[in-house]
Amino acid sequence: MSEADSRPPKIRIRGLCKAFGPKVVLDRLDLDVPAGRSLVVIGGSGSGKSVLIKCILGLIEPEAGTIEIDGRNVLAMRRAEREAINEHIGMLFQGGALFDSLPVWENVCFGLIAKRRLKRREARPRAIEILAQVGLGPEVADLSPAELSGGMQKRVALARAIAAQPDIIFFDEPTTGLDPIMGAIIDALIVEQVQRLGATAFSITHDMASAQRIADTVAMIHKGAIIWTGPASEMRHSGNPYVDQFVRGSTEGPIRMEVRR
Ligand SMILES: Nc1ncnc2c1ncn2[C@@H]1O[C@H](COP(=O)(O)OP(=O)(O)OP(=O)(O)O)[C@@H](O)[C@H]1O
Repeated sequence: MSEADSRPPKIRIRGLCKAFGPKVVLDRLDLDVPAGRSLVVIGGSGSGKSVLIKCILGLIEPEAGTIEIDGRNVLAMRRAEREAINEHIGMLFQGGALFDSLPVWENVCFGLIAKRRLKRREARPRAIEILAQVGLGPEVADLSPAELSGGMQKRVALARAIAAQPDIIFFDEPTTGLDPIMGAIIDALIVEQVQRLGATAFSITHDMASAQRIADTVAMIHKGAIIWTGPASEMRHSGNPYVDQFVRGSTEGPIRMEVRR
């Protein structure tokens, strides 16, 4: 058993419920995110992956359940306590979510300037150091994100996600919109940076090749609950008909039958 396996989970979710009107999105969801490991949640469109991340980040309030981070239920915390926890969390949003009105260096250090009061004159050289960690040179620092390719924008978004040296990082479909080679490059960078920081990674993706590359553990969400969890190496032969169908991208199987009804 490795050291990581003997540690309590970094994030422990129990009985999480969220509905929008009559639509139940999370249905008594239980999930452990092992400390210092990389968990990838897979699942179909509309299965509740983004809502789950938003609940953990405190952007959506669930109706029931607990979310413990380092053993403390964040749902019961006051706003200031919750914000203090979020300062140790990095996030790579789907599509990058960079501000085109700010140069790249300011995007990278946005959180450090706003929350950690890093001075602007110190932020620019700091941003250049962080950009180097994701393979971007100093010439990129003063460009607008709009001037960069999709792959470079992802690198900048990754630089921003790691800038505050977070101990948990969320990746929301990190390879969406990238060609397969650039997707593999971004995945390798994610793995490298998560390991360098010793962080816990929580990702959601539709991209099975990406899941295989970045995950230690894979969890499948279906109809608002986790229906399978296992090592990434077992994802392609889980023996679970839902996982098998999803991984193969097959139109035949239990998921289709439910859609048909
Ligand atoms: N703010 C909201 N108000 C109403 N319904 C919402 C809201 N946010 C999400 N939903 C609904 O919750 C369900 C789950 O959405 P979610 O975005 O979590 O899916 P997902 O698994 O991330 O899908 P995808 O892979 O397509 O991004 C969807 O039916 C969606 O329409």
